[in-house]
Amino acid sequence: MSALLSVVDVGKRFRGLIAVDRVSFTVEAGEIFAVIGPNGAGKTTLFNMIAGVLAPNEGTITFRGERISGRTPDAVCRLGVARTFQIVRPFPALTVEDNVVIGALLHRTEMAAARRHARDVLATLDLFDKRDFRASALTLPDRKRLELARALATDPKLLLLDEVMAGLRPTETDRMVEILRGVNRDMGVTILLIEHVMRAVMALAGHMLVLHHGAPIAKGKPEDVVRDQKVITSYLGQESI
Ligand SMILES: Nc1ncnc2c1ncn2[C@@H]1O[C@H](COP(=O)(O)OP(=O)(O)OP(=O)(O)O)[C@@H](O)[C@H]1O
Repeated sequence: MSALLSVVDVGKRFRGLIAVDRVSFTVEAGEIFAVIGPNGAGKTTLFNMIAGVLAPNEGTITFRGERISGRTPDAVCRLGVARTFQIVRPFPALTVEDNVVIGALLHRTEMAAARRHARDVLATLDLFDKRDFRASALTLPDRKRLELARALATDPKLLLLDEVMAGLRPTETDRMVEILRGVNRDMGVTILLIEHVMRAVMALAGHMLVLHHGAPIAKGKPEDVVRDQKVITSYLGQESI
């Protein structure tokens, strides 16, 4: 494996508040990497810097050897980084398929090719039968999968998932874990996820980083990180594993 994403000494301040404080980590090509931590720890701010929504105040972010920190979201997406949002945001009035076609058009100019690709992605995510539904008519688990389908349609090398398990029941969470394993294994997509549902994190992640008040307090394999006293005190004490 080789480094796909490299985050080095990255920091972000909002006026006086240090939201992300000198964070460094590497995501290897092909792995699933999780970022965890309590509310307000800086996880979404970190994602926003990787995705180009926010520019870091310090440090550098490199993707496939190219510096991406400070670039626009569109430029970062074109290089192969796609994301889902904590609050799912498909176009509600469009059909499921048309929502995914929009993603597919990033790297395709022909509508027929984009539609074919969109249908392949929908089939992979078990949404093919609902392709003609309006996005607004979907249940929450289906909307989460649609959000994932839209991101995957852009042919990412790296997928950023922001709390994709939030609001799902345990059986739906297990289904999403299986889907993400398939996306990682069969489509060769590297995954970086922010997640509070520890059962899903433990089932998926090969490595993880724990943030607390913006700073990294632990990094490594999940089975080691969850035994770290700092992590238990600052985060896991409040959560159920
Ligand atoms: N645009 C902004 N302006 C000012 N402060 C912000 C902004 N975005 C985030 N913050 C602050 O930065 C800190 C980190 O927030 P962030 O949303 O990154 O945390 P998080 O770990 O993603 O939390 P959660 O698990 O609740 O989503 C918080 O104190 C938050 O209030």
